[in-house]
Amino acid sequence: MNNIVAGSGETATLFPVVAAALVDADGKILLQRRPSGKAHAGLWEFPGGKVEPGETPETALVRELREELGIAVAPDMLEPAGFSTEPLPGRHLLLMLYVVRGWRGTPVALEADGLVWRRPEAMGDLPMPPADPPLVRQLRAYLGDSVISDAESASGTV
Ligand SMILES: Nc1nc2c([nH]c(=O)n2[C@H]2C[C@H](O)[C@@H](COP(=O)(O)OP(=O)(O)OP(=O)(O)O)O2)c(=O)[nH]1
Repeated sequence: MNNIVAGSGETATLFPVVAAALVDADGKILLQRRPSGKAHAGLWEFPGGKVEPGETPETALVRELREELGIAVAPDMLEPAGFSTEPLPGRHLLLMLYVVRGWRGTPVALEADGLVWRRPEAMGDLPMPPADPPLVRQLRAYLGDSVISDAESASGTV
């Protein structure tokens, strides 16, 4: 189970991770800072974590958001919005991003080193793990980024 054939012909174990883009009333997204002692310590990430054996991605994300932020999210509030993959030593990360526009409670950093709310187009100055920039691009497209894309079109960069 979960063994995939990598491009080189070797096999790798799939490592499923779920993450959430919590969107506030101003269109800002919550990022958290990974604590010391974990991989990618000090980098900013979308809250979430590993899908444990026996969990669905949605069950895992509801659990992670409760454990990491102390908020309650109904599974039907999770909108699949993008994914990213990255080879890791001995396994292959599959990072699935959901947009969340409603929850109960106020997010608190129960496990992270800090929280910040940022619009997706302003995330570029925050260091993130290598699998995350594709997620940010997909998130911008998913949420619709008319102001920035108009500006980029006008300047000829799109
Ligand atoms: N939550 C999250 N994980 C990410 C992101 N980007 C990224 O590469 N990852 C990677 C880092 C880790 O290898 C993996 C998540 O593992 P984790 O250790 O944080 O998971 P967890 O919360 O279940 O942690 P644990 O305490 O059970 O070890 O996914 C992201 O934006 N959000």
